[in-house]
Amino acid sequence: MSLLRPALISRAMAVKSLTRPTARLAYTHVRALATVADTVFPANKAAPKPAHSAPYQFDASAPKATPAALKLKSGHVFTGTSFGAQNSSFGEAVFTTSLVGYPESMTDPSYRGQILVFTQPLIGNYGVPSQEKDQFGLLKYFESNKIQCQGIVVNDYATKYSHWTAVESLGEWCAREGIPAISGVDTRAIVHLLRDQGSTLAKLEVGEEVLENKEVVEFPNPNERNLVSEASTKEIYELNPMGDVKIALIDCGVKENILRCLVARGAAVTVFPWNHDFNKDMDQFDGLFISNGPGDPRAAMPTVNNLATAFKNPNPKPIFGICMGNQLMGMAAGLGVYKLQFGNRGHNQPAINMQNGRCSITSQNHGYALEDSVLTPGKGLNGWEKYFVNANDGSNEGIRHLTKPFSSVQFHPEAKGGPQDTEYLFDDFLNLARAEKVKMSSKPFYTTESLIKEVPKPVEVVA
Ligand SMILES: NC(=O)CC[C@H](N)C(=O)O
Repeated sequence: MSLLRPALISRAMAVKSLTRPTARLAYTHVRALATVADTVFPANKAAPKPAHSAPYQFDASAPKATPAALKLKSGHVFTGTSFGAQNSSFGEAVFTTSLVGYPESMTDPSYRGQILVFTQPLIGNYGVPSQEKDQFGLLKYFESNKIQCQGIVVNDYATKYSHWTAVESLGEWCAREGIPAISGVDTRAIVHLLRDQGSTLAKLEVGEEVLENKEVVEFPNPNERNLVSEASTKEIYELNPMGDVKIALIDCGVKENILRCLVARGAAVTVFPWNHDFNKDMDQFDGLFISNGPGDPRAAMPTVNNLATAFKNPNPKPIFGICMGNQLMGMAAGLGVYKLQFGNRGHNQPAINMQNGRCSITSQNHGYALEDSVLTPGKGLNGWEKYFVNANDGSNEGIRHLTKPFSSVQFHPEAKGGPQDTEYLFDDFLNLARAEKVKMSSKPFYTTESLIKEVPKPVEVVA
């Protein structure tokens, strides 16, 4: 249902936006290019006809924009105009059905290595906000301090923008950060291709020569790099140190709003690099959090091994994971992981809680999923059971342990911008961590010696 609905909305909006005068102007040049080029790309079947052919007239007075082309490894070429950086880039072409939140999506480290195709046809209309920070020192409007995706593909770039937080246009931001952007392409046709053949390697080319330059010999695969290591912090740092409950967070490419969801609820958060062995530090913390992150989870085996050790701890601390965190926890629990045909990316993915049958609409951004078929009801694996399941495709949306305080979800409860329906999971996790703290402080585990060490030294008074 949720896949269908945005498709219908998008189509209606596309028709609307195409009839606007600004859209017509933006398209004139594009359509002229498209006649030359909806084209041949070698080693290739013929490119598909666009799903629609709009009646655009070539307007010789239209301003001439730099041509751009999205070239898929399968051989399909989509031509349009550039509105970002004047350089080309490579990545895995993926699509998102989110209607809003392009600044957040583009700065989400989980999109690292990917060329992002928006199904929402009109993009850029509210510009790009500032790097303003909140009271915790976290970016208010972005999920990290730079654009993380390799490029963006939109149907209709809004050349005029308006919003009270906007400081620049989407095109200016992309140009400043060296990220190519293409508009005027039939994103519905691209999405059809990506759904049929799966997320595909691609090149986003910019420049006058893109139409002659038909051959792309190499398509580097970002998933062959260790994207988690690229996105993770190199230094350990602390947020809200006076918080009442201490959380160790393993940063696989953490989003600002995950950190905010923890510290705003009173947690003191220490952020560690992805491969840090937290097992040796866990007596200083009340809970462990495993973040989201880009690329193939199999690149983060050190984290999986550290988690497998943590699961064996006879006095386990609460552990919660999001997205990449879910995949890594599942792998540590003994589950397999596989690449989805085209992934789930958008703000409208239905996830069913297997405990109470309730369905929440969630934000998602992943290309991999846990293979959870062994987690049949009443017969889990090593005490693990399914927590959430995707109502569209049945893929795994989370796991939880039956007796230990471990759980994780594939969707994003911290979603920005929304929906916020599952943010309560942060409360659940921190409640467990607080309960753990109370339990530990009432446990007579210390020796007299350790008590003595804790007595502060008398202050020397200098006469
Ligand atoms: N948002 C995430 O953490 C994404 C996880 C992983 N990179 C995937 O694509 O499946």
